[in-house]
Amino acid sequence: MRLVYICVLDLRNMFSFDLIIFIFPCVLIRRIFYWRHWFSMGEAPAFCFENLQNGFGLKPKGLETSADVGDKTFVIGGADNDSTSYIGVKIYDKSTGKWVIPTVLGTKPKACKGHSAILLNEDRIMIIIRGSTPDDCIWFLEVDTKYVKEQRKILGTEVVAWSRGVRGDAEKPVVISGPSGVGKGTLINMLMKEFPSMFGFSVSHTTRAPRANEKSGVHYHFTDRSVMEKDIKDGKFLEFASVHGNLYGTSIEAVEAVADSGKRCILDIDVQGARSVRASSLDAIFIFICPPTMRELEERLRARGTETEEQILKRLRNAEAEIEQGKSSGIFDHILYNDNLEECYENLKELLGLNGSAPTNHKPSPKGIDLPLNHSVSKIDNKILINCETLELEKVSKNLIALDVSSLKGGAPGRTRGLNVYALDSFSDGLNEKLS
Ligand SMILES: Nc1nc2c(ncn2[C@@H]2O[C@H](COP(=O)(O)OP(=O)(O)O)[C@@H](O)[C@H]2O)c(=O)[nH]1
Ligand SMILES: Nc1ncnc2c1ncn2[C@@H]1O[C@H](COP(=O)(O)OP(=O)(O)O)[C@@H](O)[C@H]1O
Repeated sequence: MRLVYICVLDLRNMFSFDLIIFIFPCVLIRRIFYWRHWFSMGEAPAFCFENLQNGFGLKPKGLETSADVGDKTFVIGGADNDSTSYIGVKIYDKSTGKWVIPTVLGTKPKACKGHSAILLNEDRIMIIIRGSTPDDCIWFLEVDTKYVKEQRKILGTEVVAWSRGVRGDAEKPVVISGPSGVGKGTLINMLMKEFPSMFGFSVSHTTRAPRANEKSGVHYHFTDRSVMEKDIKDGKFLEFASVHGNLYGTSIEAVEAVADSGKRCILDIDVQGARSVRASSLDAIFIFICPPTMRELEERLRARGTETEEQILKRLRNAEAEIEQGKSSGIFDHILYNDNLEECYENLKELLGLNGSAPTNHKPSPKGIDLPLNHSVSKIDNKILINCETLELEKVSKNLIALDVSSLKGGAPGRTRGLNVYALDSFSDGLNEKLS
């Protein structure tokens, strides 16, 4: 941090003794300031930033940007503690005078050639990354959103959370829960087969062993418990739960990759997972599938022939509690009984607005934003203006891109959606819109 001495004294009229009296405390204060950093962070403060609360600027590598929210200054840039490959975040708490390294949730943006930062609504900082690909240039660092506040309470540490900015909107994901053997997988397969371009399956991670017909990466990502636990700690999961003695979880990427491809995401998760998703920033439809009777459920589980006797008994024991919670917890928007399979499937389609015929116009996958290396950023109300300069055939061409951030949706630890992008002629033309 650069300590700026604002000296309003007229030095020409000062006696040399006065000068010493003034300079000595300044030097002392400056030294104490640095020593305090060394003590609180265990290292010399090897960074430098400017307060960009109201201004913007591209930072060369090694420099950082900052934004003040209440008593905290969020310093963004350089490398984080454990790796040099991602943009790091540090917090200076003005009330205690201490530096804090927060728990960082969500997928982090890769280290870059520089970035601009702008504070939005006192709860998130928008980062525009220089020299990045069109899909990867807008990021959001949530510093005081509902999600961050909740995580701060759960983890008992300072928390920030990243999400990647995405143009346009995504269709609401569909969360399907129900006891083992009720027919969730069967119904989902029917949906995916009839509407292959419309739905995509969120491939969960699990520590359970694969069944004979299951492929890793298709049915599940089969993984070791230690690896999965580390990934959970690193904030890579939207939700996770221990089910029938194994760990299951939905990674953020599993859901977002489906949405990025322009498809509607289907999640097959248990009731605990559904509860976590309900509490997250993911706006989804929640459907619980019930068996007609416990006896029928048992018969289906046995007929499937994928579990041992011991596992079947465990699943049946858990089913009673799951059905009770599914019906009474208030998590689910709809409850479907899977007695006759065809009837249940028709009811499911009706809930999803697919009454019989296959709609052909699914949403195209969102486009990125092509930003040249050289650009400057400013903000007017809910519009972020990016002034771009490109050199073509020795001629400098300038154009202006506006990002409308008035209707952002979703957010960390997934994607921040609802970014609207416009290309504009110039400031003086009254922001003439060329394309959207
Ligand atoms: N919370 C959570 N539950 C999951 C996830 N993936 C699967 N499950 C649930 O884990 C339970 C067991 O799944 P599985 O082992 O495939 O057995 P099956 O339901 O009998 O086919 C089911 O209730 C699934 O819905 C996940 O990512 N998160
Ligand atoms: N309505 C139904 N009537 C009879 N059998 C069914 C019905 N729905 C599913 N099944 C069968 O029950 C078994 C369990 O279904 P599955 O989709 O694997 O359940 P889940 O994914 O909920 O564990 C499968 O063998 C499936 O063919």
